[in-house]
Amino acid sequence: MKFSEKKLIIFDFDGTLIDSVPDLAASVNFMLKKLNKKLYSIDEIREWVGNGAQTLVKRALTGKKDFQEEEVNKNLYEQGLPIFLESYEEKLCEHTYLYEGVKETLEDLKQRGYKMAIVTNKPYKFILPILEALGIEEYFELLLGADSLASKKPSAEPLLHAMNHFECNEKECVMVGDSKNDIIAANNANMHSIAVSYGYNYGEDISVHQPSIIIENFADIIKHLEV
Ligand SMILES: O=C(O)COP(=O)(O)O
Ligand SMILES: [Mg+2]
Repeated sequence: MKFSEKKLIIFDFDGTLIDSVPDLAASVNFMLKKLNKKLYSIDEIREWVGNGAQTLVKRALTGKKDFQEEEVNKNLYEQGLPIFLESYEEKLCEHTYLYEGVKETLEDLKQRGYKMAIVTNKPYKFILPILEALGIEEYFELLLGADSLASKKPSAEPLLHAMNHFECNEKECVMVGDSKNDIIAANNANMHSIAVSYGYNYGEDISVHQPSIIIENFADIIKHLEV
């Protein structure tokens, strides 16, 4: 495994760069309250984040991570999704913060000449306002959300799009993420992956999905890239 040839680092967003669950959970519960549905704790909602806003709303309405599509009340979903999205747009960065070492490490990686992109399953329109609020927008030359392309992670499409955008090959790219979607997308794109152990991943240990490397602190990325 050679990480010294990496040129492009593709970052996941939620659970990797930022802990956004406090704001996501507040908006989920705001929606559930409006719909007279049962509310959930932050710890429960954390395990539902990772497949984008639509799936998060469906999980909240069914109270299940692994719901069947026919269990979703279509009427409540159609009412609930815009309530959730509007609420989240207002809250975006009230209680969302960068994980330890993120800003310093991004600055270091920039100085070392790495190209950096974000590929998230969040709706595209939320990415830049959050980056700006947290003061890290300058580090990323490409931002892709769940709705930017035809498919989202675990599809390889957004990763390959980023690779082509920066005119790199698979060996020159690495995906850094917290969830199995990030690892599977990297595998599908034939890229290495670095998993952070502190993120969400549906409450499961990320090692099950066999990323190329697992790190406990964001700053550890550098020591793996420079070997
Ligand atoms: O489901 C989400 O909104 C989170 O997406 P991300 O972990 O791909 O950033
Ligand atoms: Mg994530």
